[in-house]
Amino acid sequence: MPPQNSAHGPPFRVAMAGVVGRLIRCWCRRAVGGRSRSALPSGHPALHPGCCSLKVPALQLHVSKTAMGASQKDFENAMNQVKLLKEDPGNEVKLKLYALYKQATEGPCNTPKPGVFDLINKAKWEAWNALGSLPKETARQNYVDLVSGLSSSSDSSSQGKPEAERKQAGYETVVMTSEEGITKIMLNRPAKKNALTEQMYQEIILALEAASKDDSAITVLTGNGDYYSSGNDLTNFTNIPPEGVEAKAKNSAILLRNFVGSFIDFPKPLVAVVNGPAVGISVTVLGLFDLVYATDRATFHTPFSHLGQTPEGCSSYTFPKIMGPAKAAEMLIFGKKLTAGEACAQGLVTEVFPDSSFQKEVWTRLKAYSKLPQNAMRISKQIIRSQEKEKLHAINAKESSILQERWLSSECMNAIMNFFSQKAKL
Ligand SMILES: CCCCC/C=C/C(=O)SCCNC(=O)CCNC(=O)[C@H](O)C(C)(C)COP(=O)(O)OP(=O)(O)OC[C@H]1O[C@@H](n2cnc3c(N)ncnc32)[C@H](O)[C@@H]1OP(=O)(O)O
Repeated sequence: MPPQNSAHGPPFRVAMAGVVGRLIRCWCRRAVGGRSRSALPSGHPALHPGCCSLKVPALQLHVSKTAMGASQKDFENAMNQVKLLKEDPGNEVKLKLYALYKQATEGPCNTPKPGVFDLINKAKWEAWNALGSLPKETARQNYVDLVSGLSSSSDSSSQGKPEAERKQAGYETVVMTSEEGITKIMLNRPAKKNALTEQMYQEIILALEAASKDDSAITVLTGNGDYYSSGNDLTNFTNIPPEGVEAKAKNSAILLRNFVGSFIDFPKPLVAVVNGPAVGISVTVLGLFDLVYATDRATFHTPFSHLGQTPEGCSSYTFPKIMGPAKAAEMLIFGKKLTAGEACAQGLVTEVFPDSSFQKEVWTRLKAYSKLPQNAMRISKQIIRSQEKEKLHAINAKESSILQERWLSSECMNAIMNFFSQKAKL
């Protein structure tokens, strides 16, 4: 997961300017015993981007106008996002971030003012102290807003760069790129048919979180290689922690719920570019996408009963709604594999394209859509989704909890052992 691994975060490329910058660099080095920033363990105090600030009028405006309400999770995500910034935000912004972070976590500044020659700590103290009695919750929200502003300006400043440079660093199992108003999240384990490991679920959650805040109009999920995705990586079930299988099942259910939740909550148009066969959870979440474009080579398969498992991804609700109860049962209970044409006829797929022209036709279409007014698209999606968002979350919770039990069943354990012992194919 990128935020846990600062070695994968992009280096801040812009050199700190001026005397204050040089002093801060010295402080950072001193504070961490001369180690480079990327070599630091995550959570090390000196990793926190709090350094120096005077005033950042535009950003401050943005900060003060926003309503309160950032959760602890938003705050933690924002801290992670700071590590992924492509460009050094500059000392002033870093000081502001430092002050907001301290205020949000410790409350008003109550430490003695550093001495007049202790320039760096004095600057930091002044920035924190200037926040007065700002409530912790407001500071947390302002921190989140400030980071969000930085992320989008950093994204838009990279628009003129070639694609290789616009790749978001820090991901290992997905490739995230932004171009012409489209953020693409590509599953990138082609040798394993893009089977979803635990790390991959986490990276997709983070990538969706980042995409929801960037300045792209549309977000696309696709696969690298001949498969879209073969669903849950069955080795996920073989890695049992010392606490035992029950703990494993519980953690997996939490991961599943968070993963599906990030599709339910995704605020922008979300498009699946299904470049090949899709299995299991990669099929079920398609019911939460706004467009599903498929190559005619794709198939759609949810062999849950074969695996001793039950539906997830809200498919117990979305599939009957999309294709009617009879067709949904054929897929979800009996594991019938659909061709792309069948999936399209049943409403799960928006449109099927010949494999030979799939990429060209789909991306031409999406580039045209990405030029539509962004806010209108986003609001339209939200109107549609808001009608059943709570219901989807409740269904997600229920499906995850039922699966937690199923994973402990002999039916499920036997099916997984069978896959590994005989390499039984679906
Ligand atoms: C924590 C949240 C849980 C959420 C619950 C989700 C449930 C689901 O998604 S259920 C669906 C699970 N998926 C499967 O059961 C698929 C299992 N895989 C297969 O049946 C086949 O691999 C195939 C039909 C997808 C592809 O067959 P083939 O074209 O013959 O290719 P290989 O089998 O040789 O695959 C290459 C390589 O990749 C490994 N692999 C593929 N899929 C998975 C997978 N889902 N889990 C683990 N490993 C997978 C396969 O074992 C091969 O590995 P090597 O032998 O080491 O090359």
